[in-house]
Amino acid sequence: MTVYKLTYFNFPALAEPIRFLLSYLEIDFEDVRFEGEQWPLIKPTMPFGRVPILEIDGKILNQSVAITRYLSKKAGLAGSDDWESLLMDIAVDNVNDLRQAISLTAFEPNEEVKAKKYITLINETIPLYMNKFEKTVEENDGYFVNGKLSWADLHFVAILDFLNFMAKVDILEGRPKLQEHKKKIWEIPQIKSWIAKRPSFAKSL
Ligand SMILES: N[C@@H](CCC(=O)N[C@@H](CS)C(=O)NCC(=O)O)C(=O)O
Repeated sequence: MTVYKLTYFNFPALAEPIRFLLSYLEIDFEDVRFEGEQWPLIKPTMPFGRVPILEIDGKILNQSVAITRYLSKKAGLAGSDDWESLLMDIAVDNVNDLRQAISLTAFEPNEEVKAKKYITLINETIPLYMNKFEKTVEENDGYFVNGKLSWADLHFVAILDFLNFMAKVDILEGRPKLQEHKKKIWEIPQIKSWIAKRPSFAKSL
């Protein structure tokens, strides 16, 4: 039997799309989590000094999006042709661009700069991306691409908690199509059971 071992910090963020895909596939995996204090010791043991990593039968893999895409192919969630796969890749990259903008603000060390960035984030960046996502889901029968479930949907919903946490607002507020979308993804039986058993996430930034 293939052995899967995921290593990441004790929070959702970049590992959660991988956890969603493994759960969707009903693959048992070892969910190795560590606290921030342990990181300096772990970092030098990672291929590029970063996490998440997924080990498959001892083979160490990094890059969360590449791993999620690989798993989505196994799950039949990666697109039925090159064009559809491209649209899914684009959707995932757009979500990741938003994630990057939010995290550059959340982790800005200079408080004055951070306050300025936060205003732009809340008034411009989040509305720009989220309004587009809302429209995309409305135009695609409740999904990100071509009216059918794909890894773009799982990726977005998996990373959403962390986006809200970093942005300190509910980015779905006032966006009913995306709220329905999240509900629908959470109702997928394998995702529902993962959410029921995963460690709770309540920290402050
Ligand atoms: N492109 C990589 C980025 C990995 C990454 O930035 N990981 C962060 C945690 S979210 C990390 O390991 N930070 C600790 C560090 O760089 O020391 C991926 O998607 O896997």
